[in-house]
Amino acid sequence: MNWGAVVVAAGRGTRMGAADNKPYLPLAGRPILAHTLEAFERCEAVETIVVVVAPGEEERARGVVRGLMAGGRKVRAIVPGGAERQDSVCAGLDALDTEGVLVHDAARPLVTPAQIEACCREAERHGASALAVPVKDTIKVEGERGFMTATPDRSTLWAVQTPQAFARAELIEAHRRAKAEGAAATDDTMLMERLGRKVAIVKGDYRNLKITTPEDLPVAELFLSRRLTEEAD
Ligand SMILES: Nc1ccn([C@@H]2O[C@H](COP(=O)(O)OP(=O)(O)OP(=O)(O)O)[C@@H](O)[C@H]2O)c(=O)n1
Ligand SMILES: C[C@](O)(CO)[C@H](O)COP(=O)(O)O
Repeated sequence: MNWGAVVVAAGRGTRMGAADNKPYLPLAGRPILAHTLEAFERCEAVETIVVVVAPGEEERARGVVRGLMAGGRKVRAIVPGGAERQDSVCAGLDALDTEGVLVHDAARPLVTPAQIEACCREAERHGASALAVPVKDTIKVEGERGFMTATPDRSTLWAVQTPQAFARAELIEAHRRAKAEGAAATDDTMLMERLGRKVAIVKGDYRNLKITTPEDLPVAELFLSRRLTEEAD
């Protein structure tokens, strides 16, 4: 199975509240998007990359790609995204032709080539896969507004991350069905679940955080500086 990646970077970063859009915020001296794309450039299992950006940010993203190792040779297209993440994923799928597709948040720059590879291998074995980490807090369900009314069994709870890996044709069908039925989804495994498909859990790393709110940036800086130190040793 040959693999391509859809890296979604077309959000508006509302919760970050920064002056600049999230993919271009500096992290260890480079844009967040550069770190994310570098991991896919370094993963041998990935043949090609499509970057989905906010409309009007295409040229800016091209500048980031030019600064990558080997000039971003795997990046085959930079396309405009849509209003929702789901729309952006669809825009990326339209630009890919590989059998397998990995969908990854540009806002998760600490993913590693080994984690990406593991998602490919598990999806080849089981049809679909996604990185996830066991939940550490006790999770509550809000019933009456402002009150906790139920507690899911924590041993069954996982915080799903990205990349999420699928057969491209199946993911396209899952998005088509969701669109036809008006189903919203905050990630792509939800769409597979709607079709009754199993998604293999690939145990990930708590450091593969999604940079969402301001306090996530210094945490990511720390993780990255430690990784660079370890690599230098
Ligand atoms: N319409 C959208 C919404 C989100 N994303 C991407 O999906 C990933 C996860 O989304 P999130 O972390 O929520 O980013 P934003 O949508 O930018 O943040 P916010 O929800 O705070 O506006 C990000 O890489 C984001 O760029 C996207 O490509 N298109
Ligand atoms: C896809 C995701 O990162 C899985 O945890 C998450 O659902 C993205 O949510 P967001 O609100 O679009 O950041």
